[in-house]
Amino acid sequence: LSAIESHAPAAIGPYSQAVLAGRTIYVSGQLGMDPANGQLVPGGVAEESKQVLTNMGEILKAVGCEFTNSSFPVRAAYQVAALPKGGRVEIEAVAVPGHLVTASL
Ligand SMILES: CC(=[NH2+])C(=O)[O-]
Repeated sequence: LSAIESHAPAAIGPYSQAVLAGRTIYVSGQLGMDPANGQLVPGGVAEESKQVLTNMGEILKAVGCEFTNSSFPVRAAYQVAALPKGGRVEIEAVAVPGHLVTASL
């Protein structure tokens, strides 16, 4: 298990930004924080969401992975009472570099 170093904002609590276990990367929940100043980007949920995905992309890039590895990710969506820093959206991910096949049951 190893921690990832990327250009995304550092963790804001006692957790790793991401960890690599074998070929699988576990990405902690990302907020819409600007890595330059650690603040949420202005503009509301749409802008925060774009920043979340930018940050996520930087973490994936650090391990040779990118969004094109899967057409649609698996997903679970939750509504919560509050997020750290007053964020409006937080996204976590599990990724594996390389081609993935969508399971059809
Ligand atoms: C931002 C985040 N992932 C946390 O656990 O606070």
